[in-house]
Amino acid sequence: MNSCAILGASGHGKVIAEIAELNGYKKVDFFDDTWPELKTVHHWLVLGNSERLLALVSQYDIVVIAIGDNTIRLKKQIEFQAKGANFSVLKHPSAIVSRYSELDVGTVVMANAVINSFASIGVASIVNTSATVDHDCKLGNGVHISPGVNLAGGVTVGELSWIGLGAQVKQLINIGDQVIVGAGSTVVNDISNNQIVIGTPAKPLDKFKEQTIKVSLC
Ligand SMILES: CC(=O)SCCNC(=O)CCNC(=O)[C@H](O)C(C)(C)COP(=O)(O)OP(=O)(O)OC[C@H]1O[C@@H](n2cnc3c(N)ncnc32)[C@H](O)[C@@H]1OP(=O)(O)O
Repeated sequence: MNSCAILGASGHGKVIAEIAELNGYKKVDFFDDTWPELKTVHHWLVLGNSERLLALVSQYDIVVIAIGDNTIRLKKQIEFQAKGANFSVLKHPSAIVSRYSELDVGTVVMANAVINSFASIGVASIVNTSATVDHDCKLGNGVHISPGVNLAGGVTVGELSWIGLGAQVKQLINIGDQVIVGAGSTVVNDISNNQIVIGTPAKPLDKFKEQTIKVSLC
């Protein structure tokens, strides 16, 4: 366990770079497609773009895709896996991850997150700072659980869904694929695929806008 390549030299990438160091990776290098002029991020080198990483992939013990957009992150991971890149699970040492949980490769777990017994999480997902994923939750591929989110027991979160900062989800709720739950929302009903929901209780964004207009006209 020596070298780690991170695709995405963003703030998210920096957090992952530090977690890689804390897990004993001695060589941590960045690659990035957005800022070609970038040569360093703090003390880490930026060695090129994704094409360059593809050429060097066999030299790294693991690759992490540090891209916030769920769809792009999952797509890039699949692309890199097909070219022989190794992916692993990276956990901040302060995270509490049950021995009875299952986390798939490319998933990262940030500081103070808690993942309880028999929870499962797919590939290329993010459990961000101080989020809790309680017992028996089932999270799909390319999911992002933002900082401070609490998922109660037995919650399902579908592929590519994003649960926003500080949201709460009641036990046994099913959240579909490609759903966005707005920051601070409380989800108490199931949510079907491709919805954006906000508020307490969480409602679809368009409906929320209509209600706001109605109230302001009174
Ligand atoms: C380490 C990290 O930084 S991880 C990143 C964590 N970040 C997050 O979790 C952010 C999550 N994103 C959100 O909550 C966003 O506001 C979204 C995705 C729900 C909506 O974004 P947009 O589609 O751009 O909506 P927009 O900003 O135009 O807002 C539309 C309306 O909904 C309201 N609104 C937006 N988000 C919320 C929310 N979370 N709760 C309540 N109301 C909201 C807005 O005030 C606005 O109301 P108005 O039309 O009366 O002015």
